[in-house]
Amino acid sequence: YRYENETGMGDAFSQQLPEFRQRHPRPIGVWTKLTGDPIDLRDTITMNTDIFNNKHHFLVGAHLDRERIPERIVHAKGYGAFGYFEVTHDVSKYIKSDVFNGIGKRTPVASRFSTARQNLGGNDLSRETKAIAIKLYTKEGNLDMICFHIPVFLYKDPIEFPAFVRAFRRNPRTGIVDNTARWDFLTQKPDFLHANLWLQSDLGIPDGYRKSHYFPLHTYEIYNKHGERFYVKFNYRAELGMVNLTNAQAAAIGISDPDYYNRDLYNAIAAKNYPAWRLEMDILTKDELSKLDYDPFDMTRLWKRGTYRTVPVGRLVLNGRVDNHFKDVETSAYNPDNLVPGITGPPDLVFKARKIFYPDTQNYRLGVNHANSRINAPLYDRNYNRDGRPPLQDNMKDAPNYYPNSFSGPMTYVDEARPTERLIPLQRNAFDLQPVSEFYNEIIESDDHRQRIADNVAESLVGVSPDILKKALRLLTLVDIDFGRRVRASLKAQQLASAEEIRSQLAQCIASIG
Ligand code: HEM
Repeated sequence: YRYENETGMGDAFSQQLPEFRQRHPRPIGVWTKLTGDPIDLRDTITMNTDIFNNKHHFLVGAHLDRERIPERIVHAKGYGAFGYFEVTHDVSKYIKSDVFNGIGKRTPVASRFSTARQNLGGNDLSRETKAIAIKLYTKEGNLDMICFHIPVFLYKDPIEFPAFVRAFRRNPRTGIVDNTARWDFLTQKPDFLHANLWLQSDLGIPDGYRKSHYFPLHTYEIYNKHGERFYVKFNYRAELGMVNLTNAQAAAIGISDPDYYNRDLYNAIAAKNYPAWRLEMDILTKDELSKLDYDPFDMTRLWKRGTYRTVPVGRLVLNGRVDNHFKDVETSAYNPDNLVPGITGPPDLVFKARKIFYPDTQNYRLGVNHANSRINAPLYDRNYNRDGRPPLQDNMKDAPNYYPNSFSGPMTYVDEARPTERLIPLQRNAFDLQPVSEFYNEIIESDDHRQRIADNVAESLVGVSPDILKKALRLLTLVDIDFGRRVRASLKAQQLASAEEIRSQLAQCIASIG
């Protein structure tokens, strides 16, 4: 995106500072210390001065020493945008939530896009899960929807989470991502294979955050104003469609611009080219649920085609850039358990675990009052909490701090439609290869694409220790004999190519010695 500014033409991302000066032709005020007293020009240099007498020097250094907070344990590299959600269809017969009722109603939204495995400063163009976390500031409280860009999840037993994160991250000795650990884990926990194959497909590297669909993945339990329950999967479908990059394109862009996704989003919004997604719901009734021959709460598989219907709900539009990355993105806290009346939430075990671990990590990362910082605070809240870190703005002033009380403190309400019973699905931990083989044989539409998946998988197997490699090839052959054969052939070709490259480098080296 080209963008007009005082220096001529350039992209909006790189013109942020000139743009600030355009808005503020004169300095925005006198520079002060945190304590408000003005900073003397003579205190901005220390050469040939008594530095122990320079309060400014110490305050500014002490602040820098403390300015890092822990990065998120997953999805650390991210980017934000603001916007709104607009209801486009009447879905009141399924869900009573205010945010989804009233065609034309707009609700303000904050969002954070992220890439799953990168640390802060990592490469956007890595082949892995991309995501969006959406915070809808509804009249009934914040509704957070946290989505992956692929429609299946990695596992159905939440206790796998820590081991998975470690196996796919860095080796504790070398500090480098270790394919042997990755495949060791995958072959012992083959649940993970399905989502991994989606990521090894053409969908694994979208062309930026704007050109991708997003899925909250869980099967949510929702209810209407009569208390009737439905089971739904939400889908955010990108109006720009799914557009992907090849490995070669991603590698070429990644070398010069590892922030490509972030830059693309910022520039698009600056150019008023607002990205938008259509929200739809795949729906099952309680009755239909009991007749299925598959587990609709198993997030490692798709719902079977023909077993559900899809209804449109609304449109998410992102039309605002963040003011300040740390305030609006780094200190944002999205929690899938931030739900509103009309949504009881997903009843599966992965969700139950998420209810605990998101606030737990956010209390550690941001402090116990994280939900009340400006980016996280709901439109309305009155509570009985007091004190804690980070300090609150007004700390509920002089209102009573205990409940119940006789002195006009906040009162409870009753949602008469809220179901009195909860569904408790019994989930099997057996591993089912059928969805994986369906992905390879039916969802993947061409042989060329199957070959690209096999090539990507083979690339991730280069250098894996022989015993683990043997197990991996056996597992891939169980998915499909053709798949196992393709990966084996591709691996051989890649090994030969790398041996050839080493031989040619050696030859060049010898020739240069003379
Ligand atoms: C047992 C299951 C899971 C556990 C224990 C877990 C844990 C976590 C933790 C600890 C964070 C860091 C949160 C923060 O520091 O603010 C996180 C972030 C995230 N998780 Fe999960 N997660 C799980 C499942 C999922 C699922 C099913 C999805 C997708 C539907 C998902 C998508 C994300 C995303 C997108 C973020 C980044 C949110 C942001 O932008 O702030 N996770 N997860």
